[in-house]
Amino acid sequence: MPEKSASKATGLQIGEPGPGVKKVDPILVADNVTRTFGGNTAVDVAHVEIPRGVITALIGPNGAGKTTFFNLLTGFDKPNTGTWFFDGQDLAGVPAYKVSRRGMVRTFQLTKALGLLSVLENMRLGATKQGGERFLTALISPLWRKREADITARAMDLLARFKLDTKADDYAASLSGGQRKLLEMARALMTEPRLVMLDEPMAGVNPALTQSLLGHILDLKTTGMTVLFVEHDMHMVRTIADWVIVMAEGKIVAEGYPDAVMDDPAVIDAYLGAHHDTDLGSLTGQLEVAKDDNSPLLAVIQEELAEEKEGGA
Ligand SMILES: Nc1ncnc2c1ncn2[C@@H]1O[C@H](COP(=O)(O)OP(=O)(O)OP(=O)(O)O)[C@@H](O)[C@H]1O
Repeated sequence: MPEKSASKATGLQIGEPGPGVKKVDPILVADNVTRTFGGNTAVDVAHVEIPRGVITALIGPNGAGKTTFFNLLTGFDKPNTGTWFFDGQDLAGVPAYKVSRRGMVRTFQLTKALGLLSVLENMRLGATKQGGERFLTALISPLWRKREADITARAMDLLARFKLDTKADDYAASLSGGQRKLLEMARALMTEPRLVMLDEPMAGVNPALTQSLLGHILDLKTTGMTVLFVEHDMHMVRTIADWVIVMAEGKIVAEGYPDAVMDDPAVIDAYLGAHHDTDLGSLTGQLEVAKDDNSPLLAVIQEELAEEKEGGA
C-alpha cells in the first residue's frame, strides 16, 4: 500500500505556475466555460486543470463566480459554452445525479427542509441513484432490502468516522454549525467519489470543531481522493491547500502554490484587499440559519421524482 501522507505536494504543474497552467496529472480539465446571467458574465474560464490526489482551493472575492463554476462543473447549472472532462469522461450536459455517480460530488448546505430529516436520512439521500438504482424504489420495495441495509451500514460507518453516529436519529437541524459541515462531508462520501468538491467547509464552524474538520479534509487526501474547495478563510487555505486557483470577475487570474499565490500583490489587490472581516461574519450567520429550501440536493431529488413518474407512466 502506498504510504499515506498529508504533507504538501510539489511538482504538480508543467512549467511556470500561472492561470491555466497544465498539470502533470489532472483529474479535471475545463475549457472555455462561460455562464452569463442577463448581461452579467459570471464565469469565463478559458482553461483550467485540477491536479489529482491533492487539495486545491478556489478563492476569490465575493461574486467572482466560484459557486457558479462549481454548479456548472457538477451539472447543477448549464453553461453558455464550454467543455470539461473528469477522468477523461466528457461531463458537459450530464445532469447532477449522473455526475455524482461518475465519481465527482459536491457538498450541499443543509437547508431547512433537509434539516427536518434525520441525520441518517440525510446520509441515505447521499446514496441517491448509486449503482444505477433508484433511491425511492430502494426505500419502498422489499426487493431492495439488502441494498437498503448496505446503504444504512455504509452511512453508519461514515457517521462513526465523523463522530456523528450517536446523532443518527436526531433531526439534522439540531446539529451545530460544525456538525452540519461534518454531515455535509460525510453525505458526499456516500457515493465513494474520486473528486470531492466542498463549498465553504469552514463557514459557520466554531473553533472547537475547526481542527477536526481540517483533519477530515486531510484524511480525504491521504485516502487518495482529490479535493477542490471554495473557501474565504485564508488561514485554512494556506494551511491545507496544495494548490490555489484565484478567480475574479469570472476569470482565473492566478494559480500556484499557496504561499506564492497568497503573497502575490496582484492577488492581494484582487482579493484579499477587497475582503473584509464582515464577510466572514455574515457567512457565519448565513449558516446558522438556513434561509431557504432552494437546496441543489432537493432539486436533484425532484428531478429524480419527475423521471420516476415519467418512467412509470
Ligand atoms: N441565479 C443567478 N441569477 C443571476 N445572477 C447570478 C445568479 N447566480 C450568480 N449570479 C451572479 O453571478 C456572479 C457570480 O456569483 P457567484 O455566487 O458564483 O460568486 P462567488 O464567487 O461564489 O461569490 P461568493 O464568494 O460571495 O459566494 C455574481 O455577480 C452573482 O450576482
